[in-house]
Amino acid sequence: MGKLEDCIQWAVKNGSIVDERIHFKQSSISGISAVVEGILATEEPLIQIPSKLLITNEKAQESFQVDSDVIDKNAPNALVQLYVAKLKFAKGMPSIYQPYIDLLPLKLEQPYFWDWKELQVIKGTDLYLVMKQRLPKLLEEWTTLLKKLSLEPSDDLGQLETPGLDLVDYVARYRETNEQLPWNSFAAYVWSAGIFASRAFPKIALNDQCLSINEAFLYPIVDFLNHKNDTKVKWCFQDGKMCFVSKESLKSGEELFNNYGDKSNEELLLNYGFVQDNNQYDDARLTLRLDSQLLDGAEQLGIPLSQERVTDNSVQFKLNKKELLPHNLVKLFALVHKLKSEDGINLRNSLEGIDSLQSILMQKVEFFRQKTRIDASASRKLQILRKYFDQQRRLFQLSIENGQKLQKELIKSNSEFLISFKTIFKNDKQFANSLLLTFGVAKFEDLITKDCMNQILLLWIVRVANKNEYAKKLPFEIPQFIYDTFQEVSSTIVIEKEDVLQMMGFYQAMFPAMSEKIPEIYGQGNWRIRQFIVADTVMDRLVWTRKLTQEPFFVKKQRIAF
Ligand SMILES: C[S@@+](CC[C@H](N)C(=O)[O-])C[C@H]1O[C@@H](n2cnc3c(N)ncnc32)[C@H](O)[C@@H]1O
Repeated sequence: MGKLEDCIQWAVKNGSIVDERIHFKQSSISGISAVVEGILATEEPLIQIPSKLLITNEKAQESFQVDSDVIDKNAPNALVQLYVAKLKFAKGMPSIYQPYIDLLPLKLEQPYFWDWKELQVIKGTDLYLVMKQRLPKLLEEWTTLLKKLSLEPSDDLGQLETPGLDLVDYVARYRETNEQLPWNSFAAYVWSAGIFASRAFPKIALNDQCLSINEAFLYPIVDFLNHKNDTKVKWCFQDGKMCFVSKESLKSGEELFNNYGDKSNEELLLNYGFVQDNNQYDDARLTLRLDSQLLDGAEQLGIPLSQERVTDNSVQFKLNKKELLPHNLVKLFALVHKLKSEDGINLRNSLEGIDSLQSILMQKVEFFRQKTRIDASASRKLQILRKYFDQQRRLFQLSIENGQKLQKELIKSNSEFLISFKTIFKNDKQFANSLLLTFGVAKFEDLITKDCMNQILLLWIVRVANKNEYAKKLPFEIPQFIYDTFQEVSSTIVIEKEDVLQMMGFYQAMFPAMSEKIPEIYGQGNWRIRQFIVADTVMDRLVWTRKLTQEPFFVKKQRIAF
């Protein structure tokens, strides 16, 4: 008889009830799973396990002969994890749980248990960073607990606590060099923590006298069930037994699943070592390092960041299918692009912010695209990892598409506050024709390909400033805000020598030649260099160039609400 059958028999002999229609099987590739003979959705428990077979803190306390004071509320599973490490690795430690403990896999699927070589693939990713951040916490809770229990670790603590030591590497190498892990080694504790991460149940399902919401226990047999998103299940304690109820209707031969919760692929990968295709609970993290003063000031401008702030100068946003582009993220990017002359988040800086956010998201897409190019043919773990990277790429791609949609909507719903230079170019035929001679520009697209957009915008802004000077009224409506902004800048600007020097090259290339060649435009009104320096500032304040099309828009200073 195999170990799996042994274990089921052990459970039944000890008072468990396992519905006869459930069959457990084991394969070397996918581990243990359960299939059914056909079950209709029911409130009747399919599996019932008596208290005595559950591995809890109380059992650990009994074994170590300590009371609950030894358990730190911030590490509520440390004692029971140490106990499970002892059950698995200590020599001569037979226990009632033996058939179950024997079945707990030594080699877990989570990246913490990958070979040192496999780990190299995730170095440099957020995933590795999270792993690296978690291990010191495990080390701390383990060493504290050993001290409280007056137990000696088998590791050299001096080495383990070396500042800067990469604990992920340390544990991987320790496992590779010690075939039999001592139960009091850090690697054994990390294994046990991995067991808890991938198969423990919340203690609150058993009783409400929990030390913390995170306290957990091992629930033999039910923990042989794999996970599927949205499976309807119930865990409850009745008549001295922990009961598993599935509310799914299953056909013969179908797998009986449990539900580990609505988890992102990163959580699934780090805690369980697999990912779900098209996981609707997936998310992607975007960590941004920004000026701390800007972050401090964000709140006053209606961007509360208490959830997202991770350090003084960095924030972290989660993008998921429900919220592909959090409003606060969009607003924060608007703030990054707010000019001194602007007093808050408005249409222009929002549009520009979305553009720069898109650039960052595109880098993310490219990063994950590169990552999916790993050769995963030889390794199941790498295939899972590639799937994870691909789903990350997709989420960022969806975010980009969402940003484009948002930008389009903003342009459409605020059409009265902005005007595209393409429209201006079409309307102001006299001006457009004048460019042929000097710039060789015949159509709007040439402005982009010939890289002369800025110079032409400057000319047009000065034309607007001169609109009342032309003998003939211009035959199209010029948005008043462009003219008004010019007047405002002109009356307040302080012109430095550098500004003149900077503008000189362009100005001398154009004037006085243009005034002579095309006097009907450039020979009326004021075309002196000062006008162009003012126009340059007007351009900074009003013009937003849409990244996707390189098309400039004049945007009125307009507050917007998302
Ligand atoms: C609670 S155990 C389930 C029983 C497990 N198959 C075993 O062999 O013991 C959790 C582990 O099962 C595997 N698992 C669970 N659900 C899975 C799924 N949907 N796809 C792939 N692996 C899964 C993962 O290795 C995970 O760490």
